[in-house]
Amino acid sequence: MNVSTFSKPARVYTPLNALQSHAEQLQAKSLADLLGGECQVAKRRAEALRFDLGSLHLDFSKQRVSEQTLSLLMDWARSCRLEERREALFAGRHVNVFENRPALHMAARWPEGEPAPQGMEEAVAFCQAQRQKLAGMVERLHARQWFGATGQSITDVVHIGVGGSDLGPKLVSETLGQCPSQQHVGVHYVSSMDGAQLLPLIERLNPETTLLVLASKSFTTADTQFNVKTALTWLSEALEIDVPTLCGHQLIGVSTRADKMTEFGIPEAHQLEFKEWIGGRFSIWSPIGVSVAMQLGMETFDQLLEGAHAIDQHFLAAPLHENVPVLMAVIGAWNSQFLNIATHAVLPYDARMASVPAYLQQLEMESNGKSVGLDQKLVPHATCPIIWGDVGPNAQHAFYQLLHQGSHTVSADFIAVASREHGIEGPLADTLNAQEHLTLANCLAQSQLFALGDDAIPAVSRGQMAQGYRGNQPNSVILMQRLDAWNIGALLALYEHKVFVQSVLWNVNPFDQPGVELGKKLATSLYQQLEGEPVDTPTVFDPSTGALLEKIQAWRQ
Ligand SMILES: O=P(O)(O)OC[C@H]1O[C@H](O)[C@H](O)[C@@H](O)[C@@H]1O
Repeated sequence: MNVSTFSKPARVYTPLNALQSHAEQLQAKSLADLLGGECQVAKRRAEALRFDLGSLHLDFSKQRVSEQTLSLLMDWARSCRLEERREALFAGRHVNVFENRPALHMAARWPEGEPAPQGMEEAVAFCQAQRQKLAGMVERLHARQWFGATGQSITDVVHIGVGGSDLGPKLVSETLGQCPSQQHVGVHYVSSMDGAQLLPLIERLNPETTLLVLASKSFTTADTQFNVKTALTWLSEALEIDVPTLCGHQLIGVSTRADKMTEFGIPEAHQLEFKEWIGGRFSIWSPIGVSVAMQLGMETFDQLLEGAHAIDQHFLAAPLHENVPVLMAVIGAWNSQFLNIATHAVLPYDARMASVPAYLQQLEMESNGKSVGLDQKLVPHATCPIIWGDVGPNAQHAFYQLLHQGSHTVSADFIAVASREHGIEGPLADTLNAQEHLTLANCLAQSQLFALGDDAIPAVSRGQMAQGYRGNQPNSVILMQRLDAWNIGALLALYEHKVFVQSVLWNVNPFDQPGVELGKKLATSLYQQLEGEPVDTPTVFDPSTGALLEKIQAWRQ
């Protein structure tokens, strides 16, 4: 009898143990092995990993997953009671446990006339009433019936907000902004607390015809309050009109705090409200999207919501193994937790989507950048990876070298647009078409090279390479038929639900951001020192910060 058979404790089966052992086995296989050229098994695997959702196509076949991986990942998701937790989310249960409230951003995009899940009805009714109010404001602006304090009709909207109150609307404005619904309305975004984005606008815009939007869920964020104060000071000085009068004509407020908007002097008719159960980074669907609606029209804004709602329905109804946000989530968690890939690049192959990486940075990292679980215990493994990225074709000339031949393993999402409608004909259309083909070809080539490395290079050319391509960088390709409001709404909602599913797998709360708060408190004390004010809470001394403060004070004399 072999004694060691008895002395070695058998490993208990849990989905996590199984995934761990499976990851160890799979490390021996490269992506080239999995993709496997033209053999039937490889073809079937690739086919099983491709999905169509409306006019979005998602290809996960260049991820380091086999059929067995996916089946184990689904076991894991089920063992975390994913379906039950998804139901709780849509039923308005207090899934944001640390802040003791629901997370009902889906209510803001629920269509009129469609029965909402039990528990979400009241939220839907509230959101629809606000959407109607928003539509009325947009109509008034587009009819040139919104007048500034001097009686001139408004031509420009300056949207002032930061984080979730800026990134979403700015992204949609940039991606779809080439066709504003009204030529006479220009929309501009200001977020940075230093006033640097405001100054060029102050030089360029007409104070008589500029409308400010103060977008802030909490209505307390210093960045936004200071920018609004500067903008109102500009208007007041330029027009020689007092600030309270200007607030009555040239300021819209969007917040959860109607009381604070009123206190600030914003008339009720110019207030748009949303509720605490919509997190900042999930708020593009709420009246935070006001500037998008003002730039692109209510019809386009509604299409954005429709695209997102279609994903809600898919997320609710599709079986887990065909559920695209679930697949995005489990594959992402597999990469981060089991394959130890610490960073994830977002690479849009369309310059109009330049803000997508920044949007997803907030969405994913602020949501799941946590290491304390819902059980208040330390999570013993990696959670959200570092999300970063840039416009793919430009990034090819910057950081792709490291991705191809550096020493880090990185996962990536390539996002490309298959066709564009620019309404141009003749030779200009031909050259633009050629540019689009070039961009798509580059996207496919890079995705293939990331995955296969040297194996992507035809055998005849291989010997000529000075250095090999490492390959084995897992990546997904998300193809949009065209860049329109529906597709953008659907894309963002896919990532939102991906984030939720990952939070379930990692057992963290994706709907709070306690880590952000401390930095703000420390900055307040240092600000008081720079302003020469009495300091409420003295900062802890360290020689670096102390010396930097002195240097700044000396240089600002
Ligand atoms: O909309 P506000 O309340 O002004 O908040 C703006 C941003 O502020 C904070 O830094 C939070 O971390 C973000 O989640 C939020 O989106």
